[in-house]
Amino acid sequence: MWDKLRAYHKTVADRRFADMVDAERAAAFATQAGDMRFDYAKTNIDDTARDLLIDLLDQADVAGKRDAMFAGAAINETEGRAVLHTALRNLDGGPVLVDGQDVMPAVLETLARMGKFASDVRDGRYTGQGGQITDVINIGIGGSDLGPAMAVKALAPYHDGPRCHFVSNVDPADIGATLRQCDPTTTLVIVASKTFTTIETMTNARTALAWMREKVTDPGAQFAALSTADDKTAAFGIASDRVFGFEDWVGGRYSMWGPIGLSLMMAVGADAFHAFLRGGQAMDLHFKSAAWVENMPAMLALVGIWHNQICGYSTRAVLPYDNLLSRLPAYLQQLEMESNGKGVSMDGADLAVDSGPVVWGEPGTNGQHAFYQLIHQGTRVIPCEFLVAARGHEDDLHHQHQLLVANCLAQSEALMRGRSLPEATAKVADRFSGDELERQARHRVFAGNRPSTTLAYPQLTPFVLGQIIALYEHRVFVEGAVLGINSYDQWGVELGKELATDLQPVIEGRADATSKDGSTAALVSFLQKAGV
Ligand SMILES: O=P(O)(O)OC[C@H]1O[C@H](O)[C@H](O)[C@@H](O)[C@@H]1O
Repeated sequence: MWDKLRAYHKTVADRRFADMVDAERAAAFATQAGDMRFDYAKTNIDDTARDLLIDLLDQADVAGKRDAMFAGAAINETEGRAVLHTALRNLDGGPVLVDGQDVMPAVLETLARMGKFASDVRDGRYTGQGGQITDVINIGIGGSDLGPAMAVKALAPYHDGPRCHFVSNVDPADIGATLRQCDPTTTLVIVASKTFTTIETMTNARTALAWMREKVTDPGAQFAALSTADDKTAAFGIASDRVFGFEDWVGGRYSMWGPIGLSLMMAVGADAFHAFLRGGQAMDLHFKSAAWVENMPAMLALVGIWHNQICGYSTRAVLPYDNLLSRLPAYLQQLEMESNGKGVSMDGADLAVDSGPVVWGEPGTNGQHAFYQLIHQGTRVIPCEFLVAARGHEDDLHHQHQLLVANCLAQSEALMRGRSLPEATAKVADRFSGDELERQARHRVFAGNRPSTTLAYPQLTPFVLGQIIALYEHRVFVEGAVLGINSYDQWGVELGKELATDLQPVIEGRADATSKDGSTAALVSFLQKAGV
């Protein structure tokens, strides 16, 4: 199948797809899920390419794998675990069995406990030593940080709870700056860690505990924990009624739907959090039931596979024309690159095709004034994924929102159309002539024919955010299933952690660097002389 796709791509690689984009194509190369529209008409995918891409889904039995995931099979084979973040948003769905046991009662009970705790904090029934909680600090990293941090920012218009801060980096600059903004007597610290062993999180948690101890007689009472490891949360001194547990079938980067979302719930309240879950659930239902050609996560994944594995474009820009989604690119970097950045397939063989792409991006219009130069005129083609809302939340400034939307659509149009040499020449003909005219015009040529997709939605509500995040999760699943990757482990993060543990005594001067390579030893020596 890959060979067929590559061979077909060769036959169409040089055509100008810009010339194909009429109303009929726009209708046929778009999918609708709820009230969201995903447009991929501005790509070089035609009916034949799409059929061949859909064949990949059948060849990889993506439908069977999808059903196995929702049914609680241990599809994370290297860790022997089910993959059931979908159960966390299965609000009124049926039972979900893991090893013959329905997990839904425990999921719903934890959700209800979270809701009660969040409303107690928000309404002042649970207080700090100094009174009503004014600040919540979520200490976590990776999946225990990026999801809630992204979502709290995204749902800022709905934020009516305590201020929320996110501390992730072991760099003391992160926690230092945060603690200086907070009063320990009215602060709740949430230690978010699936394993409760992550060195950055545990180090920051101890720092926060020491900070609170200076002003608060029972600092443990102003701590909550989100984890799968209740023995470790108890050892840290957090009472079980403020521990919100989840199971190992929730991957870290898929965990914001459950306890890891507690800070989001503190910010926006239980009702808005439930609406977020319902948005995710709506996307699950769509993913499970829509035919492939209408299936938004499947088509998003196939467009990505076309661009990365077939066309060879190795990066993808995510460009939300929605400032509230400014952390979405960072969130997606973990979701996509930690899930599908692997060189070995499920059976342990080398991957036959490239792994998932480099994902990067910034909100528009900011990026336009920074890196879009390269996207438009650089030598590499960078497929762009635009996101845009019909309406923002600043009703009085709707004209500004319209300008934002115009910019978003203008960028995808510009990428596709480009500007030819005659057009560029006409632009500057009044200022230059002869050789200089041609030279000046060439700098103003845009090759065009550069692919992009656009995800459009009415407004970034909690429900829509849930739809968007679940869309991307399922896209990662489909991509992983087609590539033959286990999207749910992350062995690639281990080696660096082990070496950091080895290096710590060297940096502290308790061990020497002689066992290290020359470059590392020289850097240690430089940093030691400079005061580390
Ligand atoms: O939630 P934790 O157990 O503290 O893990 C936090 C993060 O660290 C790990 O290194 C993984 O790469 C991530 O997938 C995970 O989200």
